[in-house]
Parts: sequence; C-alpha cells; structure tokens
Amino acid sequence: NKVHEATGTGTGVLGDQKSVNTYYANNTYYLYDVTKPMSGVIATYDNNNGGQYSLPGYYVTDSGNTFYSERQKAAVDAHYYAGEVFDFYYDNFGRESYDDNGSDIVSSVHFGNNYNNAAWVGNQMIYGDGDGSTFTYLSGADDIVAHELTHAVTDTTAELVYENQSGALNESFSDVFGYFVDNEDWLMGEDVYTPGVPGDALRSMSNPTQYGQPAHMDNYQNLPNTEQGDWGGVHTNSGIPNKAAYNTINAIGQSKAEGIYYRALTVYLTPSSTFSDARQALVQSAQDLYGSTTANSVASAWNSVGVY
Ligand SMILES: O=C(NO)[C@]12CC[C@H](CC1)C2
Ligand SMILES: [Zn+2]
Repeated sequence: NKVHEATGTGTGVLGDQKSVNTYYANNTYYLYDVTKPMSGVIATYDNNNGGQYSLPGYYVTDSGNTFYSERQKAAVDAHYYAGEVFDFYYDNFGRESYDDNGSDIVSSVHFGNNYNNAAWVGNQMIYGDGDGSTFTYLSGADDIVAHELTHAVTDTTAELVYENQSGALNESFSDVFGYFVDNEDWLMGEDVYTPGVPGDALRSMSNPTQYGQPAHMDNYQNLPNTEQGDWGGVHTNSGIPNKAAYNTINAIGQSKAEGIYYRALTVYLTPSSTFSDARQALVQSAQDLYGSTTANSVASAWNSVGVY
C-alpha cells in the first residue's frame, strides 16, 4: 500500500481547508485511507442521493488530489473526521477500529434527498445533506461523526438495546464520546444545525432542557416504544445521563472520564442496562481505575440527576 499512499487537500463543509489521506491508482486519487494501524481502511463514498439499496455508492475521486468542489465537501469531512475518531479510540484505548478487530470504516455522504439525519446502519455510516434549513451536510460536525461511530462501538461491546432506558444510554454514550472528541463546547451538532441561525444546537449536555430534553429523572418522558415515540424517547431521555456526564466530567476531568466511560461500555454494561446500572458501572469503573474518591464523585454526579 505504501506506493499508493498520498496526501490530498480538501475543503470541508464549513469552508475550511484540510489534508486528507488518499490512495493513488489508475491516474486518480481516492478518499481511501490505508495509513491507520489496523488491517482495514477508511473509505468514503458518494451515495449519489440514493437510498439504502444503493449503498455504499461511488468512491470519491479527484484526478488532482484536490477535493474543493461543493459536492466533495461532505466527503472531505466524513473522511477526515472518521480518521480523527479512529485516532481517538486507538490512541486512548488501543482500540483497532469500532470493533477492535480492524474492520473497514465506511462512510457514505449525500444519502437520500435533503435528509436531515445521519446514522450507523449496522456496517457503515450514512450522512444526509440536510434540507439546508434544519441541517447542512451532517458530516460537517465532528461530534456527529464521533456520535455515529460510537454507535458502532456500542453495537460491538455493550450492545445497549435501542429502546427505553438502554436506548437512551446508547444515545448518551454516543453524545459523551462526541464531547470527548469535540470538547470545545457542551453542544451537540452545532456546526451543522440550522446554518442560518447562529449559536443554537441539536442538544446541550450542560443544559439539556434548553433543547427540550429532561435533565432529571423526575422529568423522565414515558414515550411509547414505537418509531413515532422514538423507541421510548431515546433522543429525549438521553438528556438525563448526558447531564450526569456533564457533572462527572466537571468533577473528575475529561481524561479520567474517558477512562471510566470506555471501561463501563466495554466491561460492565449489557444490552438491557438501565440508568441505575450505568451509574453502578461508571462508579465501579472509577473505583477500578482511580479509587474511591473518584468513585464517590461519580456517584454524586448521578445522584444529582435523581439516579441511584
Ligand atoms: O442522535 C442522532 N442519531 O442517533 C442524530 C445526531 C445527528 C443526526 C440527528 C440526530 C443523527
Ligand atoms: Zn445516535
């Protein structure tokens, strides 16, 4: 692969310039990264505004190794931020890709039409373009990319069932690792959310109620476990564990918090874990790694949101 490795340059969704790891073959360059310490690759595709049946789509290529076009922006960021999230998990925990088995990290941008969403679909990530009002290209936010790739980590570790409390934990762990990767604020999705409205976000971990999420167990929303009910409100009730995470990180610092969240996710949590189980898993992880003072801080962080 060495002979094929190249470094290209591209423009991201927000108009920022960045280097991208590319692959040279047949007189063209691909958004295809073979540089990471894993057996797999990071490959980014253009789904050509198709749906799930046309995945992954087409390789993103450029004959000059310069990815400056409007259509290439979403791919540049999906590719670059996927590499950033790989690095986060590898450098901090020695995890080789989302499954710790070196699987390819595949992303498809331009999924669907004006699709205001992004997802991990079991074997790859997909990113919509947004409708230009609610969202712009969703891969333009590194916290969203980290959020989606963390769904893949969760699916290969705790396998938290995507409904009710375990589903809200699934969502929260994705937001928490999104914070760890993009820790400049406590907001989620702000870089691509309502491009015409400055300063707002999809969610806030420090103040969940600002965007309609509960921040305490007293306000847990018992929504129906249906698609319309967002599977028991997984994107609503995640505000409670998100607030506990905000409390925890402020109490013990980001570095220790990274250690306990990763240990809880990979060692203690199970598919049906509840909020109380998560509190116990994080307290135990804190005890294991850093001792009782840290463990007590974590317990208090969860007590403050009404979870014991
Ligand atoms: O939380 C989510 N998915 O589970 C997202 C985050 C950005 C897109 C909109 C909502 C996907
Ligand atoms: Zn999610």
